[in-house]
Amino acid sequence: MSRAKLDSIRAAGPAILPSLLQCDFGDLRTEIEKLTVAGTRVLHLDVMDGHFVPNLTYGMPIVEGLRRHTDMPLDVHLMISDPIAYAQPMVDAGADLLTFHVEAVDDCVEVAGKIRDMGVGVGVAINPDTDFAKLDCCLDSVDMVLVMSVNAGFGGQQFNPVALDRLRSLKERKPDLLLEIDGGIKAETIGDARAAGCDLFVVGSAIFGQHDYETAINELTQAMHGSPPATGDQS
Ligand SMILES: O=C(CO)[C@H](O)[C@H](O)COP(=O)(O)O
Repeated sequence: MSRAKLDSIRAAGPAILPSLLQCDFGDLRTEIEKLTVAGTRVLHLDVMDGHFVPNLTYGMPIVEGLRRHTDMPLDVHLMISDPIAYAQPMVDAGADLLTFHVEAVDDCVEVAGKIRDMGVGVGVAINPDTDFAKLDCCLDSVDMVLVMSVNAGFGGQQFNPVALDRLRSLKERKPDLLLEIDGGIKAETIGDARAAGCDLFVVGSAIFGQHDYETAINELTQAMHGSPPATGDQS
């Protein structure tokens, strides 16, 4: 299942991934239905432990519940201090792609190898203030790099353009690596991220802050391909 889903993500080209951080957790089934109708192909799940980041979200029961309601690939962003402790339970719950933070581990090659051995795709994430060179040793061990354009932890933060230089550098050095960006992605920023080589765009506020998800995703898709936003109000 899971590595095949990774291949399908890669083959389908650039995608907008709604981030399940600011959705209506009281009606998740409806949220997933609305996102599916709006053309979502991959879901991004924000797992936070209240320790690695000062925010607490959800764990395996939500991943497992979502898995029962959708065949979409589940891209799980582990903002947690001990990713290996929860990696296998997340895979068992239905995750297809697991991303850990380079700041959270001592040996990212070892962690990436262990996750890959679980049969899923593996990504490594880096916060804007972290030394970019920290990624160097593990670029051959991962399927994806998640370049954070805000500090992990909360939605609705301002886009940090350091992410664009990082995307360009990664694209040049490792053209086959999947590149994902997360934080402050909206109509005004998504085009630059695409031009910098990004494949996967995690979006929270610019979808869940809007009444109509389909319109929001269509506008983001147009902006990703270089068309100016229709209304200018995506904030
Ligand atoms: O991982 C995250 C924060 O750590 C979220 O995915 C991110 O906040 C998306 O929200 P927004 O688009 O509002 O910035």
